Amino acid sequence: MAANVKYTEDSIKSLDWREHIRLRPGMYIGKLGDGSAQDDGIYVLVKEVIDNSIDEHMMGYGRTIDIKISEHRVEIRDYGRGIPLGKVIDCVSKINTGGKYDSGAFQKSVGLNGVGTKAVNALSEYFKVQSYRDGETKVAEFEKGILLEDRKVERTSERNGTKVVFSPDSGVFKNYHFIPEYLENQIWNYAFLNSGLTINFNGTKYFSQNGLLDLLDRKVDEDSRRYPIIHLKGNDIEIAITHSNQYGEEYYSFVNGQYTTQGGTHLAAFREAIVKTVREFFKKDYDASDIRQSVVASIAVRVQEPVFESQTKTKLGSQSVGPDGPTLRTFVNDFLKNELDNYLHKHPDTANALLKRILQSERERKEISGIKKLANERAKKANLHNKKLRDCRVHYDDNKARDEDKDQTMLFITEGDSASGSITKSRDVQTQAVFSLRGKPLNCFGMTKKVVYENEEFNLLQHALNIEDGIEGLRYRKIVIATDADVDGMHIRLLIMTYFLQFFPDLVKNGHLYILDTPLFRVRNKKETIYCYTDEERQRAIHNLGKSAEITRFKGLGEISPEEFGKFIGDDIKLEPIILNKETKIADLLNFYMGKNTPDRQNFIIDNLKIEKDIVFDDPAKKVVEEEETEVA
Ligand SMILES: Nc1ncnc2c1ncn2[C@@H]1O[C@H](COP(=O)(O)OP(=O)(O)OP(=O)(O)O)[C@@H](O)[C@H]1O
Repeated sequence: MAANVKYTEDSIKSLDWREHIRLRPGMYIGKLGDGSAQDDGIYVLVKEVIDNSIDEHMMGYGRTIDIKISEHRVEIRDYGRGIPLGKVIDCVSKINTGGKYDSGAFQKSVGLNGVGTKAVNALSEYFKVQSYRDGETKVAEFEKGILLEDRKVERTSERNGTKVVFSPDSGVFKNYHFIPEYLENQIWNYAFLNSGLTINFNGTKYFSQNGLLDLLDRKVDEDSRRYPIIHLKGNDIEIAITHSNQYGEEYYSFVNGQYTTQGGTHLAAFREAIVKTVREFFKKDYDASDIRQSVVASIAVRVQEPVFESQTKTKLGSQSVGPDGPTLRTFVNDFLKNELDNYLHKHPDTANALLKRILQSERERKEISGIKKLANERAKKANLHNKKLRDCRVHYDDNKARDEDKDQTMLFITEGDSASGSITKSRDVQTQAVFSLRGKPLNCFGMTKKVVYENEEFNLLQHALNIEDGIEGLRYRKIVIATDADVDGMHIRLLIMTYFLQFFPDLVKNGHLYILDTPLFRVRNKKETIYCYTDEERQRAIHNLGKSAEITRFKGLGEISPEEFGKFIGDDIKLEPIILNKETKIADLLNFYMGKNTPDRQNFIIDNLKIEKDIVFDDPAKKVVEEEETEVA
């Protein structure tokens, strides 16, 4: 039935650039998010500005970039040529304005649309650009894209270059915060892809002499490398490879300096080419999965006018390296066939170590093949009516679904009937699924992959996620551990993390694992309700709402009513990502927390022991309502 709305001249609107960006920010910078995911929009804002400084560097101007990022403010200063003073305002506030359209030098850049800084400007509550050129400088300041101040050109003694300062609009990026580890990763990637460039980030120098070799050096600790990192460089292609002791495959792929978190045609070509080259080198048809098991590799290519599968540019779709160039598949394959083959001939120790790793993977695969077959049959049967899984409608690996919906998909892993009941009732069935565990999962520390098949819950979980043979087919963007905030809940959380870190580290490293933060207290009076995640927040809330406030302590997820729970997994969801930083070695980490009891761990526990005090209230007459929410059976 047609809606009864008149279609007249008044219905036709033209938006100016600023309005359009603010109306459809996702089109320009991807996910809005609060900064808890590596690809959230606030990091894209940072990237858009740094990319321009990098472009100057690549053209041969400026060897240093200074970056300062605090909670809500970003400052980026480069020492390039500086935007021509008369065009400073246009460059940041007039759509499709830029100096890169007909320059051959930028052919292999990620975007030449002349939108980057305009998007940042329109989506910032404060934006300032300053250009320095030959003793003169020009400043312009904006608020949400509206020019506040257009200052006259002045004399300066500062070096040539451009400075951009901005604060993301907190009305667009709700509750955002920059996560330092994400910024560090992002900035390291710039350093790795631009050897010779120095980035000063919040007082620390980021510099890489050896590109992708340094990247792998940062990602895999030395003791677990099976052979020294192989580093191969060619025209418009660079590759670094090693094998480790961990399960799964781990890749870092780049196109024209852009980190393609979801891979794409270049990565697919690499995975195929490494198998082919290795088989030819050893003259034996090893199983592809045995060759790739435990590989950690990075590939960076430059292609002309890259095509991406999603607008966030995280997955390459280009079939060829340029309009007249070979296909990416041929390009990558030819390169590896020559260079890797050559390298292995010259380094027999590496070749031997590689062979050993492949044979070990083959052996391990064969050892579990019997149980695997049985377990898969069981899982298939169970999946038809998997009692543990309450699935959602959209999936992350569904090519037909909208990007926004796919990005929203998440699987909550919960324990116990009441918690999973609460989540199941209040979730968004479109994108949120629930997997419920019965009791504590097994501590799988130190076990082999066999246990993932033998243990029914582990097996059903890997099938629910569809990660048995790698994470390409992962069915949810986020895997969210949702356990009670008590000692048992923490223990379960550690046990689930151990499962992922031990058997699916690539999933963790790719930023898919999260913890759900739920409030510990509710403080309310007749007019207002405040949810508190910490004791400090509780005290502040009591202060604000006055003496008559009612205070409820949520002991477990199951005690929060579905109506209330809806908020905590909906608009107000708080997710804490599990991030592995440079210093974390998975093996050491698991050994310390999950391995045999050691004096070290005992001391750690004693040092960190906190005795939970009974909550003391200023007013003894105030009542605490505990476990009041019992609507969910
Ligand atoms: N740091 C800088 N140094 C020199 N010129 C710059 C700098 N930042 C921006 N510019 C100029 O401003 C123009 C507009 O930048 P903007 O980021 O909006 O678009 P773009 O880089 O051309 O394309 P894209 O949409 O891919 O980002 C650039 O083309 C360049 O001429």
